[in-house]
Amino acid sequence: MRERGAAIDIAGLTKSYGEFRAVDGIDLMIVPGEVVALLGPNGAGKSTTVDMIIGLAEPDDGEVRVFGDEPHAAVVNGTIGAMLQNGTLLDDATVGETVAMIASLHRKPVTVAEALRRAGIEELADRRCTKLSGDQRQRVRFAVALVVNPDLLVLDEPTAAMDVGGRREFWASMREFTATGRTVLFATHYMDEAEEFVDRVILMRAGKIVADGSVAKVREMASGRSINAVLPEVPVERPENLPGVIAAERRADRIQLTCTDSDAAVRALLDYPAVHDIEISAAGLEEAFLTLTAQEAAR
Ligand SMILES: Nc1ncnc2c1ncn2[C@@H]1O[C@H](COP(=O)(O)OP(=O)(O)OP(=O)(O)O)[C@@H](O)[C@H]1O
Repeated sequence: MRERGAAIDIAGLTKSYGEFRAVDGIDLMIVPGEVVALLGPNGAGKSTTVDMIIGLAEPDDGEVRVFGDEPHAAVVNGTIGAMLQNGTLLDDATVGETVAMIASLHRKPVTVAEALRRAGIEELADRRCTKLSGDQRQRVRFAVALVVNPDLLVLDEPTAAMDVGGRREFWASMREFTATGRTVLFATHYMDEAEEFVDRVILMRAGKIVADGSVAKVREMASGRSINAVLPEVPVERPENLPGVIAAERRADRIQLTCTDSDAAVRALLDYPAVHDIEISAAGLEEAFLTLTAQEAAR
């Protein structure tokens, strides 16, 4: 059943390039007012997911709704403002003309001056797009996304071309936008951006969502261990309530537990005589997190 009033509602979303499944059956609901980071290493499927949310790519399977609409309709009616990593700008136009042109295509835009102010680039209004630095081009893309006055802002690696100062200013502008209760989803490689800014982190790896929650919860899941065991008579009522366990999944006779304290969880499991074939492994998330942390350190 579709959730009424969801800002983004995604069910079974799948997209392959040839044989390669870039997005592999994602379900996701984001409510109005949430600020969410889509985090993951290179190739995790973040951009492909974002492209399907903003109607730039067609899913092979599954559905996306944005405030109840198809993505394309949501873009056309100005519900979505999107900022793409490499969105092209019109080289012959000035920044002001570029933003004005996008505004003219929408029904409820803010003024060009207001969009430039919010993006922190008022002084660039008369500059030709060919004369912009990488950092400035990103901010113009941000102004283009803001001028449509969207309820949902979707950003793919918004700060990729920015230096430290540029990133700080960018997030300050963004805080102003979210303070008005609007919804933001942005893809990033950078843990620290997620940490400072968001209510919720969705961690993707290999086309799947592997963790979803507050930054603290996702960190905890990433550093934990998982337990896989056979429990034929399913005697554990709610395995996620076992000590040291934060999430549980059951498939036929097997249970998979994500743990913050695997020792405590194993001790509790051994109270159940039917349990056998207990395996403990480093949680799969660890690798994804290590990759992200390494990228952070390399910046
Ligand atoms: N047009 C395409 N044709 C073939 N493969 C593609 C195409 N676009 C993306 N892919 C592949 O799909 C996978 C997911 O890519 P995607 O860009 O969605 O990941 P990502 O998480 O955004 O990564 P990045 O952070 O590097 O942008 C990658 O392995 C990528 O090489």
